[in-house]
Formats: sequence, C-alpha cells, structure tokens
Amino acid sequence: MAAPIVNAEYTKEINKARRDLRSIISSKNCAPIMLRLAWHDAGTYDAQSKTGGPNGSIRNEEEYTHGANSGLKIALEICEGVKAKHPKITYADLYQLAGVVAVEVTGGPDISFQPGRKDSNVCPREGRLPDATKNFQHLRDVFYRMGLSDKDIVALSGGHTLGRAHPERSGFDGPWTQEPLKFDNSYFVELLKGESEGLLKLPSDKTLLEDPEFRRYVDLYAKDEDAFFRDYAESHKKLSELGFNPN
Ligand code: HEM
Ligand SMILES: N=NC(=O)c1ccncc1
Repeated sequence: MAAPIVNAEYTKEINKARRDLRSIISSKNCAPIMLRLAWHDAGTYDAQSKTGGPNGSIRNEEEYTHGANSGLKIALEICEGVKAKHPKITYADLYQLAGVVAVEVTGGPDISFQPGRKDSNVCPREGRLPDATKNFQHLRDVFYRMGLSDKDIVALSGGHTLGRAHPERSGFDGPWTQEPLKFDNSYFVELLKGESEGLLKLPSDKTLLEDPEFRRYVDLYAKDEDAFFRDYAESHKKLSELGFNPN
C-alpha cells in the first residue's frame, strides 16, 4: 500500500482525529489498552529484515488473534469508529496517534507525532513480542531485534504505569501501580519497593532489577520523574517510528 501524502489536508485530519481520540480515551478510560495496541503494532519490527513494525497489520485477524494480542480487539474496535470519521488516515498512523494520546491524557509526557506511516496486510509470525515469563537476555533479544537499546527497554517498560493484567488475556492479574490511569514514575518506585499486596510484578519486570545496566535506569527513573518522562518520550517516538522514515 502507498504511504499517505502528508499535505495540509492530511494534517488537518490528523488533528481532528487527535481531538476525537482525546475525548474517547478520556471518557472510556481506555488509555492503557490503547497504549498496548500501539506498542503491539510497532513491537513486531525486525530491523534486519525491515519487516513488521507500526504498519497497522495488527488489524488483521491473523495477527490480533496471536496470544500476546489477547484482548486488543477491544482497542481495534474503538479505533474503527475514529477511522470511519477520518478514512484518509492510515491505520498505522491512527494506532500510533492513539498511543501518543493515551500517554498525554493520563498526564504523561508530550510525544511529538510525525504522520505518514503506510498500512500493510503482511502479518508477522507469532512470537515477535516479548514473553512475560522470561528474563533480561530475552528482553535484549527482542528489543535489540527491533533496533532499540537498554535505555529504551527500561524506559518503555515504564508503560506499565498504566493499566493492569487480566487473567483471561495473559494469565497474569492486577495493576502494577496504585493509580493505573495515571502516567507517572510509580512503576519504578513500586519495582524498588518489592512485593506489595494487590500489585503485579511480572518476571519480565523483576528482571530489570537483576541486570546492572537495566538497574541503573530503574534507580534513575524511580528517583527522577523528569528523567523518566524525557527518556520515555524519546523511546516511545523511536518505537512508533520503527522502519518509518518521515519525509
Ligand atoms: C518489556 C516487555 C513487556 C512484556 C513482557 C509485557 C507484558 C505484558 C503483559 C503480560 C500484560 C498483561 C496483558 C493483559 O493481561 O491484559 C501487559 C499489559 C500492558 N502492557 Fe506490557 N509488556 C511489555 C512491555 C510493554 C511496553 C513497552 C508497553 C508500552 C510502552 C506496555 C504497555 C502495556 C500496558 C499499557 C498494559 C495494560 C493494558 C491494559 O490495562 O489493558 N508493555 N504487558
Ligand atoms: N504489553 N505487552 C503485552 O501485553 C504482552 C506481551 C507479550 N505477551 C502477552 C502480553
């Protein structure tokens, strides 16, 4: 499929869709699942083969039925309503815009959004997203494959400041923080606190404490929310533009 021409008309549609997404995500309290959707569309990227990535392919049943994507059809259906109002916007741009708005409306950092992603119906094989039961080596294997760094891995894991796990989706249960609709550095504060009644820590979260390079960033972000916001915004933008060269 061709990349959209990002002219004044397309930019106007993006701005209208951004306003619609702000209203919908705020009123439905669905920021967490919208952020997860954006991350799952982008997180399939393979830098070596230049396949996968933020291209809207997750809208296809072949991909949204992957185990790691369990529950995401809810977010896809919400996006369909916005797509119907703004048909010229690609799914690839729409999902990444939803992710940026989800962070914004929950009090997180502003993430600059560059439109122009093209859609693809080529679905990557299952298994490109990280496995919550595995450790720091697995995280490096998956994120390095995308072309991301240790700092990106820790900063982006801070996305778990939002939302919760659902037993029927992943087998895990519960929120990571006391305020799962507030984007802040509490994921890292809780990580350093250790086990807390009712709060979740995945094995893939706890592994960030075990590796000295990861641990350095956990300590920084728990202490300095501005540093977390700065690095998160940079890493989120990188993730949302994997394989995409804005003109
Ligand atoms: C580092 C590797 C990661 C692993 C292994 C992982 C794993 C998981 C799992 C198992 C869930 C629970 C799904 C459910 O039961 O609903 C989840 C939820 C979530 N993840 Fe991740 N995740 C990772 C990274 C990320 C990243 C990079 C982001 C975004 C920047 C993110 C954002 C979210 C959000 C917002 C939720 C909550 C969704 C909801 O409330 O419906 N995760 N993650
Ligand atoms: N954010 N990541 C996820 O939701 C997830 C990733 C991998 N497997 C299950 C769920």
